[in-house]
Formats: sequence, C-alpha cells, structure tokens
Amino acid sequence: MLLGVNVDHVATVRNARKTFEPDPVMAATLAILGGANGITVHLREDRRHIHDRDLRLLREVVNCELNLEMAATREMIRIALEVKPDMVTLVPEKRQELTTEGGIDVVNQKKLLKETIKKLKDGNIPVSLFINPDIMDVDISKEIGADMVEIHTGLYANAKGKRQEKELHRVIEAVKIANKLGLLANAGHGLNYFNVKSIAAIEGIRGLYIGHSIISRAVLVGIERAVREMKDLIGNRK
Ligand SMILES: CC(=O)[C@@H](O)[C@H](O)COP(=O)(O)O
Ligand SMILES: NCC(=O)COP(=O)(O)O
Repeated sequence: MLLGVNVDHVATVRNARKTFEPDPVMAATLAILGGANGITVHLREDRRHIHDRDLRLLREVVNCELNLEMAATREMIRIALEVKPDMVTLVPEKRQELTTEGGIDVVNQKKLLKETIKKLKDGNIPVSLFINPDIMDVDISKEIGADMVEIHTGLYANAKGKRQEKELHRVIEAVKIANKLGLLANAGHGLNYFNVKSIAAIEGIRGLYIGHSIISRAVLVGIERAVREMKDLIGNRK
C-alpha cells in the first residue's frame, strides 16, 4: 500500500508566523526518509498554506511521487504544465472552507473536468479525481478520461458506529467499481491513527493520502527531542 504524505499543514504553521520554519520541503524529505512513497501538496488558489515556491522546490527534491492537488482553473493548469508533478489530483475548492469538504462535482462540471484532464494528459501528467464514494461519480470519472480516482474518506472518518460501517461500505463499493472500470483507486481525507486500518484493508486500493494526522502526530512525538536540543543549546546554568 502506497502512502502519500500531505505536507500542507507544515506550511500552515510556517505561514502563521510569516517566517521560514517549519519548511514543508524539509518535512517532505524527512517523510520520504521515513518511508513515504509520495508527497502531496494542495496549491490552493488563496495560497493559504503551500506557496508556488514550495511546489517548485518540491519538484527539485522529491524523488518519489509528487502529487499536486489543485482546482481545475486556468492558472493551476498553467502551473502544473510548467512544474510537471508526477500526478495531479483535481479537487473542489471553496474560499471559506477549513479543508476540502467533499468530492469534486463530476456531474455538473463534466465538460470543464474533461477539458482539464485532456490538457494535463497532453502534457504527460496522469490525472486523478478526488470524488465522493458514489458509483455514478466513478463511472463519470472513467468516461471523462481520468487515470485514477481518490475516494473521499471524510464522511467515513467523521462518522461513528453503524454510520461509519455504512460509509466504509460506500468506499469499498466505489473502489470495486473503479477497479472494474480499469481506474486506479486511492483514498484519503481525515484518515488518522484510529480509523485508517479498515480503509487500508480494502482490496484494490493503490494508495492512501494522509496529511493532517501525520503532521499533528509529528508535533507531539517530536516535542521531547526539540526541547532537549534547545536545553543543550542554552546550557543548564541556573
Ligand atoms: C483534497 C483533500 O482531501 C485534502 O488534501 C485537502 O485538499 C487538503 O487541503 P487542506 O490541507 O487545505 O485541508
Ligand atoms: N487528499 C487527502 C490528503 O491529501 C490529506 O488529507 P488529510 O489527511 O489532511 O485530511
């Protein structure tokens, strides 16, 4: 199972202080050392976390799969064709959302998505669509030329008990249909150390894209060492 690590929220912390640290590019390098098979960044239109420079530097240093999540806009298509990530995932974007709230609207944006996929594929960039776990959305993804889908696991991640089982089943079905149609199937959003196992166990999933919970855990598991290093620097004088 491939693990793509999303480093957006390293940039969120950096940007909160408008400084140079923590650096998402360094975080990506360390994630790869830790075994990540890929690095994901979402270059949002409002640039709230990842910046254009981060993406360009990542392209220089990431020697495994660099996955660019982006909206289907002219500006983003131009950037993707220039930077040449290893794949693009088309995602929906809303200015006011805290994070991506659902899959892309493949029904109402069929024409735009088909044209966007073509432009990216003409530039030799494989394209994935971030979609809700709906059979129709998988069918349309195939029809409009996507190479892959990433099944949105947000509803599964936020549900509890029976509701979560139901959401898990929707993801399983979507993956099954995607595979049947010859689409590579990934999954992601809201996955964490408590809910990932059932998703990782699904037959036919190529990879999982996880960000927020890995970066959150990194802060906690790294804090002791960070404090020790600072103590060593300032000395133990009372
Ligand atoms: C598409 C998706 O599920 C996430 O990668 C999300 O787009 C990340 O964006 P934020 O990091 O802004 O939440
Ligand atoms: N596409 C999902 C992703 O890249 C990471 O989402 P999250 O783990 O930050 O919710």
